[in-house]
Amino acid sequence: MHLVKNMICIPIVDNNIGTALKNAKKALEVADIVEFRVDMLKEVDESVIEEMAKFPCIITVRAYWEGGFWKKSNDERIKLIKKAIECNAKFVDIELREEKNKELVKFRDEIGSKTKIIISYHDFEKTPSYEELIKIVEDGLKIGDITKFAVMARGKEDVLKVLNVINKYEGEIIGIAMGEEGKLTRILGVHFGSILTFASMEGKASAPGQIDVKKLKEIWELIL
Ligand SMILES: O=C1C[C@@](O)(C(=O)O)C[C@@H](O)[C@@H]1O
Repeated sequence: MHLVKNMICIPIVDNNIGTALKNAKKALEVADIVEFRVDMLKEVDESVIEEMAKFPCIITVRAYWEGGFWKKSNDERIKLIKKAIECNAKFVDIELREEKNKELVKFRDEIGSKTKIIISYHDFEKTPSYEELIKIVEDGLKIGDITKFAVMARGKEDVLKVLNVINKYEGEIIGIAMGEEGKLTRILGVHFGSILTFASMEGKASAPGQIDVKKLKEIWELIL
């Protein structure tokens, strides 16, 4: 997949599929890719996934135990992600902690899907040590194509830690320090090697610290 430089991803957080698809079209007027947060939809089935996969997107069905809203069966969740892979969605996101993540990569390889698999890790309380972050990234890259981590920044040291890790894994990472303290990583992360950054649209964010897409572009105009 051709990745544009400084790619912006807007999460689609609507709970109704019609609105989600409408907002995805709108988001793609100002961003490169959208993330469908399927776990936030009231109802979803494989036909919905098929529609989503037609967009340049990440399909995420975030488990509740990783900060998401999916509380139905995990088998159903894995089935939906497999459908996304069958439909050649540009990316799917699966957690490092999900025991079936390797099964999804094997499935992708067996059917010859073009989907890139993001292995993600979240910590909504703190930023792990530099060494722990390196292990998270290394473990993720042993399984999938891209490692993503989103951890809560509690100060400037956390921002430096995250940017240093991003810089070490340029092109195969999405590194985010969440929260007000972590905003600099959402601005500078792509400069140090993240393949994309998440930005909000019309005040709808999927995580703390996301910057409005229009403001982010203005900042990038000035500094990147
Ligand atoms: O993992 C991530 C990153 C994120 O948590 C963020 O901090 O922007 C937003 C989520 O929607 C996405 O799945």
